[in-house]
Amino acid sequence: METLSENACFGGVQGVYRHASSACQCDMTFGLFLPAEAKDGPVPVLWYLSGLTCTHENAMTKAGAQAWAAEQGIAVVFPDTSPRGEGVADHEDYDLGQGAGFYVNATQAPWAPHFKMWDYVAEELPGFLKENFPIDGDRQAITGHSMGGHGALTLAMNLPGRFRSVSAFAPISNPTRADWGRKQLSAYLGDDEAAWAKHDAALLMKEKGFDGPILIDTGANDQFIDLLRPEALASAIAERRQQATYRLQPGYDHSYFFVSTFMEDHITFHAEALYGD
Ligand SMILES: N[C@@H](CCC(=O)N[C@@H](CSC=O)C(=O)NCC(=O)O)C(=O)O
Repeated sequence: METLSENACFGGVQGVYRHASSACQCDMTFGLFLPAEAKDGPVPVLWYLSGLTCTHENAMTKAGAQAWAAEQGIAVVFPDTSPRGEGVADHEDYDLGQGAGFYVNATQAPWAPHFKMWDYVAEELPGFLKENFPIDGDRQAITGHSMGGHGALTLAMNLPGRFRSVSAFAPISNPTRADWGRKQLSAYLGDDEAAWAKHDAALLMKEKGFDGPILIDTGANDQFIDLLRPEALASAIAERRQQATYRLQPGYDHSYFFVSTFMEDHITFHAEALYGD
């Protein structure tokens, strides 16, 4: 592992690290905020999965998570959104290829050799963090924005028992029925839509739900709201009678001004689950 930077931040440390990923077959960079409490032993961790076009850096510098995480004594990890590098496939569109891994394991050419973001976030990075940092693997929660909200919800529902709580900011909610989804799922997973279902939060909600609390915020003025399809997830939540708070925030768009506005609520929400019994 290479330490790219470490900065004092709200009494803790905001670090950026690079390591060789066997899942993605390339070097991967991630951000990790450790609160002051991490000096004394393992702390709970909140995963923050970012959206299209992001690296580990966007949320780390724009979401305002560290102040609230420091208050709660929680670590926050900011993974990258895709494999990267010269030998890694890419596409001219901003929503496919590097910066747009969609948190799936690609099976199709030219993506399959490197685009294994599901394995990276679900398996490899958690193991790597546990080995190298004071992280309590029994107290994990997950959140994310847009494509990252999709990743957070699908990981939480597919890995029962892993996360105590899940939240999302403007998540892509029904990707099998929207252009933010169909394009990427067909490119990465192929045309058999049966393989897409485990990556659709609204379908997963109908099929299995989540054994814990959920908080979702979406801006009512989100410029991408038709691509996000919040109504599909909200109706699946209602149908299932899932424990959840789903808020449409008047006036807010899709930007990090929206994310940072509600970050305190989300971290407080996760802290209750992480410090509960
Ligand atoms: N390039 C497009 C849209 C890019 C965009 O808005 N990306 C969002 C996530 S969208 C869903 O996953 C984002 O987080 N951008 C990074 C940031 O720092 O704001 C366009 O420009 O319209």
